[in-house]
Amino acid sequence: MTRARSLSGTIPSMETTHDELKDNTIIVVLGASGDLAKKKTLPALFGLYRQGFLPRDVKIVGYARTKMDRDEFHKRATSYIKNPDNDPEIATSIQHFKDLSTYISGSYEDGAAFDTLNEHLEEIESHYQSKECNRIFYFALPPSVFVPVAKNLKEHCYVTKGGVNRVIVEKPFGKDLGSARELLSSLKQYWTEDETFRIDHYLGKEMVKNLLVLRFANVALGAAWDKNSVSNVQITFKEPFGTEGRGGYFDEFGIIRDVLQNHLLQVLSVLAMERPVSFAAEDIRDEKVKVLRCIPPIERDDTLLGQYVAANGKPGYLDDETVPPTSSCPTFAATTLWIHNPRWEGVPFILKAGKALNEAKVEVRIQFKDVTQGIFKDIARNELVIRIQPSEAVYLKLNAKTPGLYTRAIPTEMDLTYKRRFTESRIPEAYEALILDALKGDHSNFVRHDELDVAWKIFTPILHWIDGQNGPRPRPVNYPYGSRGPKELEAFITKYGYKRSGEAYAWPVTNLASL
Ligand SMILES: NC(=O)C1=CN([C@@H]2O[C@H](COP(=O)(O)OP(=O)(O)OC[C@H]3O[C@@H](n4cnc5c(N)ncnc54)[C@H](OP(=O)(O)O)[C@@H]3O)[C@@H](O)[C@H]2O)C=CC1
Ligand SMILES: O=C1O[C@H](COP(=O)(O)O)[C@@H](O)[C@H](O)[C@H]1O
Repeated sequence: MTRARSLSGTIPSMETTHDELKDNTIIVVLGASGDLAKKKTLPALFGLYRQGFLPRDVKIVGYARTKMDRDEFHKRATSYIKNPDNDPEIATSIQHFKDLSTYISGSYEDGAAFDTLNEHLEEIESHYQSKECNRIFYFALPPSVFVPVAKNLKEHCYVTKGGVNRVIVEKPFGKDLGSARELLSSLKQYWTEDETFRIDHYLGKEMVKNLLVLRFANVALGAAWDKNSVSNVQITFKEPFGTEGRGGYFDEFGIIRDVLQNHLLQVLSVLAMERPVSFAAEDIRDEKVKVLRCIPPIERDDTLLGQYVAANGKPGYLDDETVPPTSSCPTFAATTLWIHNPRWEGVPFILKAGKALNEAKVEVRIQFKDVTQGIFKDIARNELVIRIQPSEAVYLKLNAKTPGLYTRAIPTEMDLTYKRRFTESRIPEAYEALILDALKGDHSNFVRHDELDVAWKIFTPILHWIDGQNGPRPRPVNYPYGSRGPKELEAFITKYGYKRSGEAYAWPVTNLASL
């Protein structure tokens, strides 16, 4: 049994009930032939293996319908592992990683296929020292097969001889409140909440995890973290590419389901929640649910929808052959959420996300209120910016005296850019951090069932409106591929009190491309 530790390393009285898996463990990746497995799951497993974080004698088993031999699976499984300089040490680790990985092909619906998988797992386990073996099942699968796979695993591959069974499930968890509840209750027939780890990979990102520390380990920041000091908050996700190749999938979901309802809302909940009693998973998740429950469903007037059109030699969303030619699916959305609690009443939280924009960037921008007028006039506002990616950073925009023999305030910043400050540290991939948490049985960075429920309550009415369930579908405004988004965006954020810094502000030299 592991104990919950405080971040300073001392052990508080609170105990978790979970077992850290240290040996006799098989990790089964279902959907191992797919995109997520190839690009994220298997490279993350390799990263953990190389750093010595996987259980001793761990074995990895890929499972999918595609027929392929072990060599072909190894080729796919390692195709996204980077070794640009052909480092022999990394090459040896890759070979060892291949040696511990096998592949079984079979259907998702057929119980007999899972019996075959189970025989393979038992054969591996027959070489383990102990009878108590652990199995982790990672669903890198489309949601259409979540339920049959959950059922077949429980009925055919569940270890009952004292070991631990866990499932790691990827989003999307439903399309609205009703479908999410249906999916959750179907999965619950087979797997308990304790055995289930619902991934939102943003919770594994270093700077999202950092939010808890920044807030609660710094009196100076904690003191200004409320409606008395904060004017508005923006949480922004920008991608410089469109839905190329994924248009068919994307059109069914749209940007709100793809990014806002999960990733950005998770960031908001960590940013806005009250201080948890401890870092134990349920204490953190209790606070997240509490703050989310204070948010009413999003209003149409608090929403701006966009869709990219061809520009700069790049195709528009509707030019994608897999997208219906008249689709009104939003590829950009800005929505404003309000938190009705004593800390945040009246502070707008603006969530913005878009595909095919001018840059790749995810950041949180907390803009503080104006200083009292009198000795200063039209002075820039303070802003605390937490850049989640790329080039992780925290910087505080503040006013300082211009150096020299006269007194004038100039906007500048205190800049904590990770690559400069923590030169020796490697920032883990989000999936590495989360898979390791699942091995430890730590649910803190996974989505609890009631969190999901309340997240869908906030977004479902606006999604039904966009889907045309209660009338005509709203038409998103156009924005050119490679632009900053719809031209209406500036007025939208200004409406909620955001004020741009004056001309005098020079962005930190470390801001982006220089690193
Ligand atoms: N790709 C990504 O970057 C991300 C993906 N996700 C989520 O992860 C999950 C997997 O994503 P991804 O790997 O991209 O998906 P894929 O479409 O690549 O599907 C994964 C595997 O599932 C099987 N599969 C595909 N379609 C079907 C179908 N209709 N019925 C049965 N099996 C099917 C295929 O394997 P086979 O035919 O061999 O059985 C495929 O290789 C999804 O829930 C996705 O939303 C979440 C975040 C990011
Ligand atoms: O879940 C998703 O996230 C990715 C963005 O993830 P990131 O770690 O690269 O920021 C997004 O591209 C994709 O559309 C969405 O489904």
